Amino acid sequence: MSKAYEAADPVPRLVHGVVAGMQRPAIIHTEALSKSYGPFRALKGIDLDVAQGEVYGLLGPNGSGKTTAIRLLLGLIRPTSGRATVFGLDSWRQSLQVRRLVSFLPGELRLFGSMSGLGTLRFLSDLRGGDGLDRAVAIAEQVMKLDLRKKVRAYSTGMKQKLALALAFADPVDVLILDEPTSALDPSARGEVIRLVKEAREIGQTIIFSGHVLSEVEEVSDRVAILRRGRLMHVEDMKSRRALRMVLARFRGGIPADVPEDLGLAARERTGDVVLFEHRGEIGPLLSWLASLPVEDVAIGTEDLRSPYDRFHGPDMADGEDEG
Ligand SMILES: Nc1ncnc2c1ncn2[C@@H]1O[C@H](COP(=O)(O)OP(=O)(O)OP(=O)(O)O)[C@@H](O)[C@H]1O
Repeated sequence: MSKAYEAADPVPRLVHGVVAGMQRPAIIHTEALSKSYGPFRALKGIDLDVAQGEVYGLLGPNGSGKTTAIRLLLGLIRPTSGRATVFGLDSWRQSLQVRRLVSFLPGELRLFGSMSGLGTLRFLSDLRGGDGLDRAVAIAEQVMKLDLRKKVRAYSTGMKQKLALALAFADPVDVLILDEPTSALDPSARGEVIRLVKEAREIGQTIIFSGHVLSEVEEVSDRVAILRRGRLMHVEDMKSRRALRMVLARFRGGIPADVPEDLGLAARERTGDVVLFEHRGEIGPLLSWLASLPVEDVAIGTEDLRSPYDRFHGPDMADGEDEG
């Protein structure tokens, strides 16, 4: 790790704060980060902290500001107000230093059609000091099953994305920013990307994973930011979500008046004799409690990201209520 910049000037690793509950320093930090294009406000005062070693998902529909946020983090565009820092470096004023520390997979790829796959990997890897070339070739050939002798113009859209992914994952940097990394991929290649993200996390890389596919973002992320029309609406802690059980119980002869406090149960919805509970904690005491009651039916499961996502993007969310 970190070979790509060890030889260069030492990079200051300022710590802005500790992400709540994680006790790890935030290495990506934004404060009231905003971007306007003329009168149009593409990003509206985003505050976020991404902890070292965290996979941070960015979720939101088309046009919600994910790519704008990423471009601001990389210093590819200038904030209208607010700021972003990576390892304490200002993303706009110190953008070259920032980009040395970050491997970026753009959502829209522009590659040289006349180069072969191998030539492209060699060329782009050389620009970064050449450290990642062997690994990039290995990922491209062995994981992505690409024929690197072919010219890039003969690659399909998905093959081009695979080539760029091989480079992104091979780069020996601390931060990976992946903008819709699976958008053009078939299901098995998507699975490989998920596996590579998990592997990157295991070796300590910090990853921003922007996407539309809830199940993918859910599977890889430690936390997920939900964007809507340029605003950061909600940050979901996936560890806490994974520890959450949903319990749907139908009681015979009415729902129980009291729920023992130490069970970790909270009623979310009641309809007639049916209660939907949220449950956190040991399953044994919960099952014993249910067994002691006249329960007609019970279903225990988990809840995916769809529910928090729909709070901000579902059919009930009125248009225009968050304008301004
Ligand atoms: N250069 C630009 N000039 C004007 N408007 C822009 C420009 N770039 C982005 N926008 C607008 O900013 C908003 C946010 O765009 P952005 O690309 O960040 O969305 P996104 O969440 O990444 O969408 P997608 O999922 O479609 O990639 C959109 O309404 C877009 O039209």
